Amino acid sequence: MVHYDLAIIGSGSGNTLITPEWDNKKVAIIEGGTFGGTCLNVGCIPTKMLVYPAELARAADDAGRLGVDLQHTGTRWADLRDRIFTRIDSISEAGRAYRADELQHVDLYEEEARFTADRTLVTASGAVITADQVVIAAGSRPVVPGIPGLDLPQVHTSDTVMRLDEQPRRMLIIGGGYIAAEFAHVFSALGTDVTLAVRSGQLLRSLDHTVSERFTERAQSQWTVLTGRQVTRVDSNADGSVTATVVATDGGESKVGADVVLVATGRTPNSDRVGALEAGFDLTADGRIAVDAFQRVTREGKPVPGVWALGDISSPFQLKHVANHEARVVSHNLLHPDALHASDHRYVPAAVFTRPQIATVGLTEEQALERAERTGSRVAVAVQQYGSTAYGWAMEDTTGIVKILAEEDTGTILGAHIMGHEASNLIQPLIQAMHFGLDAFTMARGQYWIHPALAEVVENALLSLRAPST
Ligand SMILES: Cc1cc2nc3c(=O)[nH]c(=O)nc-3n(C[C@H](O)[C@H](O)[C@H](O)COP(=O)(O)OP(=O)(O)OC[C@H]3O[C@@H](n4cnc5c(N)ncnc54)[C@H](O)[C@@H]3O)c2cc1C
Ligand SMILES: NC(=O)c1ccc[n+]([C@@H]2O[C@H](COP(=O)([O-])OP(=O)(O)OC[C@H]3O[C@@H](n4cnc5c(N)ncnc54)[C@H](O)[C@@H]3O)[C@@H](O)[C@H]2O)c1
Repeated sequence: MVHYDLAIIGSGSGNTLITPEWDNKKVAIIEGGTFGGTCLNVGCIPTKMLVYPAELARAADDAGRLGVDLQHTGTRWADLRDRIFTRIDSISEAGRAYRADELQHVDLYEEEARFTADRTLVTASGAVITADQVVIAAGSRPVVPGIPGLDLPQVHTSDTVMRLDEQPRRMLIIGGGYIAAEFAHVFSALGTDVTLAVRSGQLLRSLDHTVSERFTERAQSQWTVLTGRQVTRVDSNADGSVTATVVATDGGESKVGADVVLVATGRTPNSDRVGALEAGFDLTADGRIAVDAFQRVTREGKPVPGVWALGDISSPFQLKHVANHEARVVSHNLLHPDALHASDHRYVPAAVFTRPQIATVGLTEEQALERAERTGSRVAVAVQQYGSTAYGWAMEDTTGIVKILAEEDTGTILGAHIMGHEASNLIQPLIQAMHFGLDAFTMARGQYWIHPALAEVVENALLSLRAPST
């Protein structure tokens, strides 16, 4: 048995907890998978390193109507893939080596660990680790539904699809969420024939209805989108391809051929992999480890002394910037038990790097209307087309929108939803306004907006929320 001041399960966001304040203490970091976790190895970073070249390939589609003829003549998949993973794998390996070899006060355990008591862990090989404080940062993993054939080698999740030996000619994607939308864009732009099978009538259903509806239309114009369909089995063919059986809501059955199937049906927290239930920690209805506002793990609603959790294993938001925020909170709280910080989940933004790009923060229109009913207030809604601004004319944009929801009397911004070019950057001033309490009227009129930048579409949306009469 080895005792530590701090033990961390998971080397994704958990790795950032090893700050200089721990230099004279003993720290264990336990990683049962690839060092660096999801975002670095199989998540945000490699996907966005694929999205950027996909955007370049798609530029050929958009340029023609502006009078510039470009052609995407081919994709060198192996070069694309190797550029991304040569870089990522070396970052992961350097991080691993730093923890394993260079830091004298840190021990890296490269195996899984489970709780046997509140601050006691046992690793897969039987090593027993005790610690004054334990942080659970063990993340989440893809869910693969129990559909016959999803264990075939042609079937992938986001964990494996980016490292394919060859770019598939045809890809079937099951699911209509973030991962489906991003990979549909990437593979289609690079030249793969993409089909999505989605159970409901819409893609990205969790987003504001205007964005979800308009995005679904755009998706249908770019990819084959089978809405109201459920994949019921996948069979292997003699030529190495697969055939999926797809059943419509009305019972009609059809077949979809593909070289690769991507399952993008959500991610489940790794609570089971750390033995959270057996340890008696509270779990949420969707299987996350329950934490209080200070990221302390609870048992029957009360904090378990010295046990913390952060990121996908405990957060309702499976987003890296949220995991990073919670890691900063835990980092502070570990060292300042008498002055704890709470996590701030009021205005959590997200972006979907699909085509067109989407960004969102705050309430959807439905949620804002519910809130208005509760509080006796009124909601002002502005929907501004990119095409109504000078930069939108330059781009000849016909689909980009900025939608802003605000309280009618006060201008308090309740939510913002953007679909179009650089949505993830365009939304940042609105996130800032929400966090710092800047109302829509002051935000619109109290500063310069660069002309003729695309940000004018945000300015115009804010202006159309109506100003106070003074
Ligand atoms: C394809 C994809 C794209 C994404 N894109 C974005 C994006 O653009 N923007 C964004 O904000 N978010 C994105 N995300 C989400 C983001 O990657 C996650 O929210 C984030 O990485 C979670 O970090 P974490 O530290 O909680 O967990 P992780 O980074 O997953 O780290 C957990 C680690 O714990 C290890 N582990 C698990 N159980 C054990 C155990 N029992 N013992 C030891 N080790 C264990 C795992 O091997 C893993 O390495 C994406 C996710 C995916 C899958
Ligand atoms: N840009 C980003 O920030 C980004 C990118 C990728 C992933 N992520 C994170 O990772 C999470 C997981 O992504 P995801 O796309 O897998 O999940 P998701 O929750 O966004 O979407 C899951 C989709 O699968 C469908 N589905 C669920 N079960 C199904 C079944 N049995 N059969 C058919 N369809 C089914 C759902 O209806 C939904 O359309 C996201 O929620 C997000 O938090 C973030």
